Amino acid sequence: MAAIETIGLTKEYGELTAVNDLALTVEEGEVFGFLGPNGAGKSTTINMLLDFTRPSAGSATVLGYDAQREADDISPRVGVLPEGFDIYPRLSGRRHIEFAIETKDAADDPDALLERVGLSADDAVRPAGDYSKGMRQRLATGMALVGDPDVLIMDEPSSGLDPHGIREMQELVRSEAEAGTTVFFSSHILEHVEAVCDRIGVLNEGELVAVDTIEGLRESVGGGGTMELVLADSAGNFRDAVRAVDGISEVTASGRSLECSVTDPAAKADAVIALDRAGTTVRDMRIEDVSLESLFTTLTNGGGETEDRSADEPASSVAAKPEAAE
Ligand SMILES: Nc1ncnc2c1ncn2[C@@H]1O[C@H](COP(=O)(O)OP(=O)(O)OP(=O)(O)O)[C@@H](O)[C@H]1O
Repeated sequence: MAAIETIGLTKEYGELTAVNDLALTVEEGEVFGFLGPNGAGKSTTINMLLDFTRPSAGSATVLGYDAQREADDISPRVGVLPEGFDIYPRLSGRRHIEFAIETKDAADDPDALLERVGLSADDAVRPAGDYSKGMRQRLATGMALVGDPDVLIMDEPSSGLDPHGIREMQELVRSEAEAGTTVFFSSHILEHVEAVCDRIGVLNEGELVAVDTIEGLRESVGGGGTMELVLADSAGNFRDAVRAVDGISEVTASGRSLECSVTDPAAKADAVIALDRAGTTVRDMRIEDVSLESLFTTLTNGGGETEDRSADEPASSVAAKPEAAE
């Protein structure tokens, strides 16, 4: 059974289609990154999964329950870190956690949860209205963990956190996943998604433009980036040997250095072998994978590339091709 499944899920606000015909499957135990620029429709999707918003068309299930008709069966088994979590300013952090425990009729130890999300005993007794943005985010995370949920839905979980806090958040997500929790993690920040997610889905203007692993997406948008090889000999003599390798598209030589554009990651090793056969030695190499930044831009740029998506296109492939985004 899939932890989350949407079929033709659509939300229209008047003329605006916030989410369009979304077909998404998140497997149990998976950390799934839901990535997209501002306004892509991530929060709207999450709101439909939690029955905070009703779809205009289509349906969704969470843990096999219909998100609209069986929402009451879903909520006890799901932890939610909402975007822009509202605190009760006068209540302490500990009281917030206690409140969440009472609401869920759970048996958690509030202090253990506070410690888990990095709020000290001193912080726990302070009014949450005095908390920094990052501390509020930690508190909201602690509340989401109440009742040991089977599915954790996190809308922009790194919002307001400093780099240390982001790392802790990522560790928390991974350890939840190792304990069997499915994590659905929305973000518009690529690095945060890359660090923790097994797979990502990229949403652009309400449409799913890709679902894959980060590596799979990199390959789909045209390969492996660049590679610089420093040779024992003058590089100009060996340029042709590298250019002949499948998966190397461009080669420039300068002094003892060859700069190669790599379209197939497997070509890197082949290039080194080709140079060895041609009679020189590779003294050093530097590889730069295609950056996540450019990957994201390629997939979301302008959104025009998504117009031709047919409704029944499988969601396991990249719909946006790099040339379409140029
Ligand atoms: N209640 C609403 N009424 C009208 N339009 C809405 C409503 N909620 C969302 N929208 C619109 O739907 C689109 C998708 O918004 P959504 O908040 O889902 O995006 P998002 O991907 O979560 O963005 P962000 O990363 O900025 O949080 C946006 O154009 C937004 O303005």
